[in-house]
Amino acid sequence: MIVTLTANPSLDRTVELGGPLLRGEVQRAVAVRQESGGKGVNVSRALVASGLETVAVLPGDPGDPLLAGLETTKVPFAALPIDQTLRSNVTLTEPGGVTTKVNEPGPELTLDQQEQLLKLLVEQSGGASWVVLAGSLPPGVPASFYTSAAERLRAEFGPAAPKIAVDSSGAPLAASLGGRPDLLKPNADELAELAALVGLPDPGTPAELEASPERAATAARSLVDAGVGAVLATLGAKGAVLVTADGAWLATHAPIRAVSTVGAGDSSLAGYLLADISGADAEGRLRQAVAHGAAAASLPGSTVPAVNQTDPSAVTVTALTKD
Ligand SMILES: O=P(O)(O)OC[C@@]1(O)O[C@H](CO)[C@@H](O)[C@@H]1O
Repeated sequence: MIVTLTANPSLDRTVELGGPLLRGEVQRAVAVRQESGGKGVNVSRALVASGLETVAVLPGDPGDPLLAGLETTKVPFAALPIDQTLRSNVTLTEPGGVTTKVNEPGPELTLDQQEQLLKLLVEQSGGASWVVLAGSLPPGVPASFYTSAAERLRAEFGPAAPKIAVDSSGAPLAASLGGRPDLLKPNADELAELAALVGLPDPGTPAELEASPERAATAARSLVDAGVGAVLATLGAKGAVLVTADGAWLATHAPIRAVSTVGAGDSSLAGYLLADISGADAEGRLRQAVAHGAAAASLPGSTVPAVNQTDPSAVTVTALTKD
């Protein structure tokens, strides 16, 4: 059983344009789709698609369109009523796969609601193998929220506590290091930003990290040395790097036709967890993560793949040596 916490879920609206995005112009959409999203929600959706047991913990009122979407797609959830509508994020997709995303800040959560959300998370997490703490934090929530969640889970369950995965960005991602997560899943942007925020040696720009997986592995290794269990750094079309205390690996996927990269990182994380709970070793976990990410990028909108839509045989995994 894998529990996800999405403190700031979003109804993802994907607007497909027939041509390039023209700033300042009126353009007609070719198609529109709507999916219940947010990073942890996407991980749960991907796990459900592969028949795994999961529950998505999130704020949301009965009848909110996002929760209605989860009911329709049979994604189990536990929602904390907040008396506010959840946010909508908009993605504009152009032919050729370029996507532009606008994310709203989301509804503010009071201190009491934050406390209730943590309680709900702990209630849902008994017997879970992993808890995924994912996405941005809504207004009013301190950057330390994910650290508090990790501490509460460990205090409640002791040695039987679930492993903690964090997939966030900016200050909440940096603060989460204090909770010694078992897994971090940054992309190149998030890894570069994290390095600057916590004072790691400059790993270079996100583009340089994607171009040089060794750079990404070096930054990830510093995080593992600082107490993080493992770092899965996703590098877009360049694949992903996994660093643990035992080694570092790069995985690349045969070229695909990218349709929408939204949710590809979340799918990678789901693939990693799915492989982990089926007992795969580090290379196997990385292989499935990249297979899941590539499959998600070839699907429209925030659509997440099932394991049988992925092709692990198209992934090449190589060990990276320490520099
Ligand atoms: O604003 P955040 O919380 O950082 O990211 C939210 C979001 O962009 O992440 C998912 C894709 O990873 C989408 O479903 C969702 O719209």
